[in-house]
Amino acid sequence: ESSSTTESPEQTRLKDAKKLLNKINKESGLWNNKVTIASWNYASNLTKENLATKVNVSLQSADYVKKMWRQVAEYPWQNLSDPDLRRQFQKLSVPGLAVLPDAAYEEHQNIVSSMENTYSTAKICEYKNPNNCDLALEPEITELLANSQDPEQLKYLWVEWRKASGEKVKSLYPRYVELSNTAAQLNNLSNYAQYWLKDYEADDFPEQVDALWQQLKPLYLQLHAYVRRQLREKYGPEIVSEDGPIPAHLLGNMWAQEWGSVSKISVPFPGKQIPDVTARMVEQGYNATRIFRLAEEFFVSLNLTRMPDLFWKNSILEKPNDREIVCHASAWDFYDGKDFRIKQCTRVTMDHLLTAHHEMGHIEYYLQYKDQPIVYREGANPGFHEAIGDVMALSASTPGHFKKIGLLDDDSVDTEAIINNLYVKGLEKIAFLPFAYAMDRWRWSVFQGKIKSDEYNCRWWDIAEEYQGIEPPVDRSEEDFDPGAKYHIVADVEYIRYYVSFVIQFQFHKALCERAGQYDPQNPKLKPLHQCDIYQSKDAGALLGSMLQLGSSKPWQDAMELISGQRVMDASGLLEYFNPLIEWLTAENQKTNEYIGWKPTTKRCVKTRAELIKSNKTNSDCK
Ligand SMILES: CC(=O)N[C@@H](CC(=O)O)C(=O)NC[C@H](CC1(C(=O)N[C@@H](Cc2ccc(O)cc2)C(=O)O)CCCC1)C(=O)O
Ligand SMILES: [Zn+2]
Repeated sequence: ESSSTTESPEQTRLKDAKKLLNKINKESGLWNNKVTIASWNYASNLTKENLATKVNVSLQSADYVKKMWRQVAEYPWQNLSDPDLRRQFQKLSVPGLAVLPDAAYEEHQNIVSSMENTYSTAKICEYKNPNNCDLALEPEITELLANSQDPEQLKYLWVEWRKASGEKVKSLYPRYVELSNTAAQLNNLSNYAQYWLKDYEADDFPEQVDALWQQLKPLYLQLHAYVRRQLREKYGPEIVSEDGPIPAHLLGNMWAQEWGSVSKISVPFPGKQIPDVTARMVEQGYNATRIFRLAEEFFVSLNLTRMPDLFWKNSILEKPNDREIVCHASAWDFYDGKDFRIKQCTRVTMDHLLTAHHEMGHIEYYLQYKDQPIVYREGANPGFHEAIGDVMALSASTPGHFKKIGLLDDDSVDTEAIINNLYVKGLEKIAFLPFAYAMDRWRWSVFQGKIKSDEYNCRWWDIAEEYQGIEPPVDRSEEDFDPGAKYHIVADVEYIRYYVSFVIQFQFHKALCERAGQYDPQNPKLKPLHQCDIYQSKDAGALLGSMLQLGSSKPWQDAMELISGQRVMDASGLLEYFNPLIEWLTAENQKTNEYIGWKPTTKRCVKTRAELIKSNKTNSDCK
């Protein structure tokens, strides 16, 4: 139509650009809503029909995305004078897997759904009881692995889970890699690793990640040496060596990613309290809803947004007993500004109380950025999204806070209690770092073609040994596919986000504690960082909310600067939080003259199981 005389050509272009973006924003919001509903219906009722519907809807959505993508490609947006419009177009120009040709996209969807279904419905038989073969990962196998102290039973569970999950999807993975890389190339990125890394808006991001690891590794080595000693004392030197990697099945977690379950046999001062409030929660009749109401109350105390009524109506907070669902907890944004849900097979434990805070952190982020354009309804980077709930949990799980809500009587802060508390936290937060790094070190190499499909498993164990200092309980071969025993590998979910989160959540915690007036490095009269609780601080909530509202409308460095004053990820918050523990562990390991680090494993990883049987036979012959 005719433009008014006062309008300059550039103003006309900006107006046209905004009109196009508004149209795309409305359409993609509707399509995202349809796809999310179909995904939710499948994840909460794993039937063939729901899978077919999900694939069908995502194919229709992909048709729209391809059309939109072509429209954006033909539109001269690169030289628009408004940086925000350029940023929106830039994001629209890299739409992801949906630009694969329909057949390839459908194949990718079916492979990932099939791998995730195998994982979510995998069952194993009970140890020494082949009559009961109904053990699922959640809750049965998870609880057995956390509580058993029988090394043979632990080995059995560890091996059987991998047979029932990873091994079953081994043959699908190479094709998944190939299709993912094809999609990346259609998005003008060299491979799927680059496609994942684009969200961190830094060419040297892998180097930033490695620099943080170099800074944090010494802390991990001290924890590793201390835990190995405790496990050796428990299980004997035949099973746990003095200077080798730790056998992965003894660490209380299927993937050795968090070691909290070994706190009961290894806490530095056994007489002192360990802040495990599970028993009190059960005693006080906690149920799933009450756990989530407690988490919500924390966010509301900061003057952040409470869960909408629809959240309580639509969420699934307990494992249903009439159907198969994906029990791996998750938070969902339905992109209509109203419908936000959590699906969690909640158990009444401290771990699940913390998980509830984690999931609700996602919902709070969705709520805070719900008025942003669709392309900006993401975390500043994926690590930001993972950090929010954990930041709340850092305050909500202090002994002081547990006492405040009646879940702990003794919140004494003498040195020994502090070391115990930091030790339990360290088993969860410090042990996790090398696992998270290893997860995507392996996948980046796979997508970059540096790890071939005939060496997937042995290279996985090389990386696990290098970063985590763990070894499999039994020899492995390329007939196994141990990466496929972990949800995020089979569900096509990037993982370095969690490594980033576990560093920046302490950076955020420190900044919010300072803003809440709870902590000041210069003022020793205030509490140490690990005792800070930002509960009811409207100032901290306002600062956090202002960062969350940005979504991904600004580079994450701007969001980081807004909340912490820095433009980089910085491990000093984590090191400060754990400082008393680092000192104690270092002194303790010196006292016991512990070997820090690990020598190469004696466990083998070979091409075929036959090689293992043959060589084991020859060994037994020579015994
Ligand atoms: C629709 C959708 O998929 N939505 C996303 C959210 C979004 O992207 O908007 C989502 O819900 N993802 C699920 C995932 C679940 C959990 C997870 O997988 N955790 C990691 C690592 C870890 C461990 C301890 C910890 O304290 C924090 C993280 C693991 O278990 O290995 C399991 C319980 C905790 C978080 C999650 O919430 O991140
Ligand atoms: Zn998360």
